[in-house]
Amino acid sequence: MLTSDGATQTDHAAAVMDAFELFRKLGAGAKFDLKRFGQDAARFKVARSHVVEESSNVLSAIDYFGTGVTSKSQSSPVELDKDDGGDEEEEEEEEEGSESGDSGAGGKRKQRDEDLSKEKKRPKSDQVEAADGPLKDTERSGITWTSSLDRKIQNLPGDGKEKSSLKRMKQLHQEKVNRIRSRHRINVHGCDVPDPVSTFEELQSEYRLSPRVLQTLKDAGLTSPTPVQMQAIPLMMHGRELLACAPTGSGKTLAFCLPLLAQLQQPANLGFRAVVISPTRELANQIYSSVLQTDWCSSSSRILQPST
Ligand SMILES: Nc1ncnc2c1ncn2[C@@H]1O[C@H](COP(=O)(O)OP(=O)(O)OP(=O)(O)O)[C@@H](O)[C@H]1O
Repeated sequence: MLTSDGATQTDHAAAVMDAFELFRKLGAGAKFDLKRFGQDAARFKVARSHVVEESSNVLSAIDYFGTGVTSKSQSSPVELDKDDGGDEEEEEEEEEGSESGDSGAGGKRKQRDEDLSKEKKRPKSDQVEAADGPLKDTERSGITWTSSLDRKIQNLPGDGKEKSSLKRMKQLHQEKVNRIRSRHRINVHGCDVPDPVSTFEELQSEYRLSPRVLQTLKDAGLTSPTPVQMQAIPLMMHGRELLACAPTGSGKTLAFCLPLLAQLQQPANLGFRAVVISPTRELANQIYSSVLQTDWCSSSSRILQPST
């Protein structure tokens, strides 16, 4: 860097390039009013079309088939404001199998959106499989698609009319779910979060929770789930990973113990089948007494202490 002027200039140019690149990346999620700030967008290369044009120039200069004809002369002009288009435009592009969405920051975002919507669409055929073997689906996509209403819509053989009325139903259902969540101050982050349950009985109808477990809950005086249980239990019944945060005494222990014990079903002489790790002995004791409260498998629960 200090050896010659040429090297210093090169470094300076590289630093300026880096700054431009950094700015472009930082602005990746932002939406610019390209009509109003067109000049600025062009200067900082945030306009996707510019990047697309650049890369397509490079690619189009290649004579892939050795015919002497490059695709440069054939390529159609790139639209400037694709990102500003509405959902319909995006859907159309998806149907056409767009090839232009893979360059530039906006392109990456769009590509991600497309991937996501394709992922969502894929279970249309996988839903039946999901009902038969949810683990296989999880292994493949990392997510088990959970919404039962989605499954109904996707499996429906009927015409577009029926599907659109079901879509409307789904929308109403989502509004209802949102109301429940906001009433109980449940905030969720993540993909395809299953609906919260308002009663323990719903766990029986939706997740085939054993009637014996329900009876045990009733006997223990637990009549309805607490907010953290309303959302955490369905998630865990789907075998999803969960990070829950709720005030002390809000029923977090049962929120993870119930699905865990429900999945174990009944005591079996198979060694350790589930491990709950807690940071303190006191908390381990608290969890243990909660498990004892749900006494359908208390006899097989143990507290293990680390050897020091
Ligand atoms: N659905 C419910 N209805 C009524 N009581 C409940 C319900 N769920 C749990 N409880 C009771 O609430 C009390 C506190 O629950 P719990 O210890 O699970 O809270 P926690 O959120 O885990 O607390 P901490 O943050 O201190 O660990 C327990 O006595 C438990 O039996």
